[in-house]
Amino acid sequence: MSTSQIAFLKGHGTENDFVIVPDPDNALTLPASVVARICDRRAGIGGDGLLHVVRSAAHPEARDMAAEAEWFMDYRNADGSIAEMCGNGVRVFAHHLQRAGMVEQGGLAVATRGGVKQVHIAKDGDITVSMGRALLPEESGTVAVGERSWPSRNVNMGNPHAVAFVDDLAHAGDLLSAPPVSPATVYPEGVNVEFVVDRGPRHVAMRVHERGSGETRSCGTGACAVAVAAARRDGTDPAVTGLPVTYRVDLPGGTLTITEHPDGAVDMTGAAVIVAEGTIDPAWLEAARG
Ligand SMILES: N[C@@H](CCC[C@H](N)C(=O)O)C(=O)O
Repeated sequence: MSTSQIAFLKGHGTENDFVIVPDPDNALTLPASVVARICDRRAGIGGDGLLHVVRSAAHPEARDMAAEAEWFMDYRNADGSIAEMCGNGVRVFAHHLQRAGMVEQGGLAVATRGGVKQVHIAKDGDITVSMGRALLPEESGTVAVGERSWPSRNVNMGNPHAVAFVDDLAHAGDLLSAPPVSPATVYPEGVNVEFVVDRGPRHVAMRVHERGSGETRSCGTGACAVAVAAARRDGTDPAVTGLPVTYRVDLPGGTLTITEHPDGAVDMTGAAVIVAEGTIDPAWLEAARG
């Protein structure tokens, strides 16, 4: 495909921001170096990640999901690395498709590397994603920042998370680099790290350092991991009580509502916003390709 007409959009979900690149036929080559350049906040468009919007049938990693979900979210972190899932991204992805008239009103299924996710778009614009079940491997760990360290809970929402309950979110420091999690062998592919404080009954606040992106203002899978960990800590695990439990999770960029059901299914609800649309300058893109 010629690089002369590459459209993009910019959007965010609770201020976790993304460059959206519609490419239905999977005609674009987007190596990690080019994605990192596009996500660069000074030299590029800027974003915590990139949502490559491809028809499932056109992508080798999604072809076997094409019967269930027409569209595949080929998600990339800001450094160009590939991740299995992005909770905020999938809401923005669905909002873009609906806004562009590519899908019916109301709902759709989206293929991701973490499986097919059902998305429901309410009339008020809020979007609920059925995120699937969390996996809670037995291994726990320790998260450290400077002299302080905390026990962490290993929660997998399709992608890996280490959740640490702390007394004060400021103790996470500036989060300019990834906080070490030990033993590192628990997370051979790296990990997203959440720091959590209590705000009230079934109400928490968190900060996150994302694998491949640094500190972000929100993380949807991270908020789900936090709610699941909080439910085990609080004795509200729905598999034990037989009752669904809902946590309000405040993040620097907004609030997400997370409900876990007795069968383990986790629903995430929040907003999605498209901010701008444009075209990538072809000369700039050629230079970025090196
Ligand atoms: N911000 C996302 C998570 C994106 C992927 C993550 N950085 C990883 O590498 O697993 C979300 O909203 O879930």
